[in-house]
Amino acid sequence: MTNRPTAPAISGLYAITDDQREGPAALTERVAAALDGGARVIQYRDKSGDGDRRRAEAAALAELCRARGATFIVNDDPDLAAELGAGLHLGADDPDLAAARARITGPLGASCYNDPERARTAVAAGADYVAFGRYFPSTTKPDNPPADPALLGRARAELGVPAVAIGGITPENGGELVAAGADALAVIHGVFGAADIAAAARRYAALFDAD
Ligand SMILES: Cc1ncc(COP(=O)(O)OP(=O)(O)O)c(N)n1
Ligand SMILES: Cc1ncsc1CCOP(=O)(O)O
Ligand SMILES: [Mg+2]
Repeated sequence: MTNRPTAPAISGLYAITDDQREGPAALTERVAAALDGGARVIQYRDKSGDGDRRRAEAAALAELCRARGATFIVNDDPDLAAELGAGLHLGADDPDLAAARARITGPLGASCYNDPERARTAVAAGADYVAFGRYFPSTTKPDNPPADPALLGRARAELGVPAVAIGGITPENGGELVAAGADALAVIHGVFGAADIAAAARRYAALFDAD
């Protein structure tokens, strides 16, 4: 057993921060705009390796998400997630999921690419949600192989956890993934690369209104 509370739902627009080097204040402002537009989950994804910056930015976002009732998730870094009482997202090249589970009080997510067996193993190890993708060509991460939309509905039906779709998702193509069973759409460029972040987020959030 773990000491975690019931994990908040992973659903709707799941916005992931990009790597613009703007510092905590501007990043927080951009994430606030995504929340204004209806994002329900925020992931802090930063590959800089700058520990001070990462801690400052993530702490500011954790506080913002707490105040706004949104779920906050840290990418890759169990230490930072544990320190902040946040959720954590791990992929194939990241620290061990089962070991992280024992330390993380927020929701724990696993990248499963196009691999249903990986999803089964992740849930058995304690994952609260599974992510599949990429679904469409992604400029943020161009080399990932494509995933089958049928995996999304199967995750919920067979594993009983929310399924997150990721990769090149736009307001135009996201609806078909929601129809295929995605509980959440994870988006970087389509939200944080937009001139009007709140308006972009609103268009993704609307894909769940008709659901
Ligand atoms: C929600 C979500 N899904 C997938 C990923 C990708 O994780 P990973 O394969 O570990 O790659 P990086 O994002 O760490 O480059 C994710 N971050 N979030
Ligand atoms: C992190 C990640 N994992 C698979 S695709 C991807 C990038 C998603 O970014 P975008 O929404 O800009 O395609
Ligand atoms: Mg990772």
